[in-house]
Amino acid sequence: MRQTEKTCITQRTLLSDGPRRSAPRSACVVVIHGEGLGKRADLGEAAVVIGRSPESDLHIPHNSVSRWHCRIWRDGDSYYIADMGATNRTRVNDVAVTRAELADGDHITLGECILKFISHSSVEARYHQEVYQLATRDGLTELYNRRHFVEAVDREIARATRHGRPLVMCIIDVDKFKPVNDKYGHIAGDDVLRQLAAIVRRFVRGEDVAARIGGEEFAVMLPETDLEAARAFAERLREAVAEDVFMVGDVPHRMTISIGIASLAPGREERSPLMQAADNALYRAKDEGRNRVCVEA
Ligand SMILES: Nc1nc2c(ncn2[C@@H]2O[C@H](COP(=O)(O)OP(=O)(O)OP(=O)(O)O)[C@@H](O)[C@H]2O)c(=O)[nH]1
Repeated sequence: MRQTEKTCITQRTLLSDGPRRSAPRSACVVVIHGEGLGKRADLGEAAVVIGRSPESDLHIPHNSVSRWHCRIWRDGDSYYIADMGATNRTRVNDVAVTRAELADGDHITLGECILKFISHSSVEARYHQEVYQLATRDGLTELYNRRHFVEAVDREIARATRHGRPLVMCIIDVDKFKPVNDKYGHIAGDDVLRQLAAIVRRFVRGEDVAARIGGEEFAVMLPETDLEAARAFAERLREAVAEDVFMVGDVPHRMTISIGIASLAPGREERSPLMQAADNALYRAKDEGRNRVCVEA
């Protein structure tokens, strides 16, 4: 391998494409304080709307941010911001604005969140993006971490309850993982977890949230999904894992998973009882022989 290429690769981290990623050319806004730290929206031809509404282009789910808080757009070489009638008026460099031209480095305050307008520095934008990745992802599998998952679940439960929409929690546990670790070592065990996460990632849709919530425990939250569809999802995932060949060190290995499922229902309209119900189903799946999906009625 050529030396230059080698150097590049050593600078890449698990969570970042490092210096090889092409630099974003357009201006952008990045959350630098508060909810959504590190989230970025590129400012291209179309205007970007920022707000608490999930339909906004840059979604900041915090109570101090209005559903449709402000709008940023480009006109020629200039960028402008306009408040959209937010309860906490949009502030630029601490001055409340109705409409203003933005300059590189301006701080935009929306409620308790602060964004930075970056007109050209792609390095800085990438830095913020990386901070966001580090704060929300599990370093081993690159699925979401437990902290982000918990926040996402609380948010989605509130939304599902408000609109009377279904939501399902799946908790996934690797079967007989301890013997793999004991026989082949922790590093080989980590490889299994990474391969498993890759399969989970293949099966989740855009609005689902998949996370590693414990050592060898994963969870997937399925918004807008009823129990039957969730069971079908879990069965497909279980089968895919059982059919895959896992490389444990150099040794091909079969692995299986058990899955517990519970839906949002009376008595479990909050995260704790919902996860407890999915956990109960998971333990039943283990008790009944593993490599199976159980549903908490
Ligand atoms: N390699 C690796 N192993 C982990 C990690 N976190 C937890 N473990 C291991 O996961 C294993 C979990 O084993 P147990 O909970 O006893 O269960 P099991 O052998 O999977 O058996 P069942 O769940 O009953 O099917 C233990 O050996 C832990 O050390 C991790 O991050 N990496």
